[in-house]
Amino acid sequence: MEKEAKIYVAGHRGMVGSAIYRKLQKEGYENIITKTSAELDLRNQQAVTDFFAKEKPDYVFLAAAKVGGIVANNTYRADFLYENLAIQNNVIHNAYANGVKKLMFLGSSCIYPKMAPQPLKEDYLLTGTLEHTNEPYAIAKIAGIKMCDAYRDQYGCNFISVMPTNLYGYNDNYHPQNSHVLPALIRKVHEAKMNNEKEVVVWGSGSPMREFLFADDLADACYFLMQNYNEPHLINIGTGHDLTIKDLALLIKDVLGFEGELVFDASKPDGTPRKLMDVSKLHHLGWKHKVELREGIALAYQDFESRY
Ligand SMILES: NC(=O)C1=CN([C@@H]2O[C@H](COP(=O)(O)OP(=O)(O)OC[C@H]3O[C@@H](n4cnc5c(N)ncnc54)[C@H](OP(=O)(O)O)[C@@H]3O)[C@@H](O)[C@H]2O)C=CC1
Ligand SMILES: C[C@H]1O[C@H](OP(=O)(O)OP(=O)(O)OC[C@H]2O[C@@H](n3cnc4c(=O)[nH]c(N)nc43)[C@H](O)[C@@H]2O)[C@@H](O)[C@@H](O)C1=O
Repeated sequence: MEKEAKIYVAGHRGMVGSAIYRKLQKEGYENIITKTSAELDLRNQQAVTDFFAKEKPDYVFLAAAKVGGIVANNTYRADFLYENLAIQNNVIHNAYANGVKKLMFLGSSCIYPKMAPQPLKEDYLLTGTLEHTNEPYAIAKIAGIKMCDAYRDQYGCNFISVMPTNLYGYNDNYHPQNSHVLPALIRKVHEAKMNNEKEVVVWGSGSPMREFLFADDLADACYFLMQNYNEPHLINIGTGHDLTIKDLALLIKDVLGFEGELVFDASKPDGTPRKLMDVSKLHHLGWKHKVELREGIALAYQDFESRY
């Protein structure tokens, strides 16, 4: 990407979009276009068509989406399918129609088959049944990946798809029901500590395994791939390490200094048992994460404390 290029970061107020925005600023890009969802609702086809025709961006990072944790995905099933399909249809098609040089679309590790072999290789996509709780989100994301591939095949567009693992970091969502596990546990442990409570409730059995990547590392990888990766095949972004939800909760307790007990709520879903990324393709290209989990949790907690 040339330093004077016009770059549209869709979803710049979100956790990922804001990290990409910071990374681009740090690299010296000054012509970055942003719009909040109130200014430009990406579900609105005409509005997106008008926006692209007027702004004519050179590059697009598509980090706008309807996003949430396991319960949000399972509760708002229609919204996750409809909104994500609409956003990505409008942005990807208009990127093609207005000659965007390169676009990055974000998938997610949760769209691989539920019982795929571990670690997850890129070519396991569409080889088995999806996890029920996030099937609508996964179907939308798979459509987005296939749309990038189809526009490359038919029209020669350089649209790439990346597959991030579970993320956390600055500007994360700390909603008690709709957030992902890591921010949810930071909030619960913080509140239990402040209120001198004796226990914290962890959803599910605690046995599922998850891999976590700090969002600023993800942004660094996205920038690296935008510069160096021009293939139709998707590429995983992660650390290559995972842990059980129970061990994650113990680590968060330790970082935040809470000495109470963990209680497991079996009425809540476990979801996919494991989704560890095979990151060998990314490592061979020369990129590796920098922020380890303990350090990242401490940074996210500082951000949480400054905002709540
Ligand atoms: N969080 C995670 O663990 C993971 C995330 N991803 C992917 O990363 C991307 C970003 O996720 P994340 O940053 O966590 O999500 P956030 O919820 O933090 O941010 C989403 C952003 O999307 C924007 N947005 C949502 N709906 C619309 C709309 N209708 N019109 C315009 N903008 C809209 C919001 O804009 P506004 O603030 O202006 O309302 C918001 O800034 C998504 O594609 C997600 O699937 C992939 C793997 C894991
Ligand atoms: C990134 C990915 O995120 C989603 O998948 P997920 O990894 O299953 O999501 P999660 O972070 O919400 O939960 C991970 C695990 O943790 C357990 N868990 C314990 N206690 C809490 C808790 O308090 N909150 C939450 N949310 N989960 C908890 C929870 O029961 C589950 O076993 C996809 O829907 C999809 O949207 C997607 O892209």
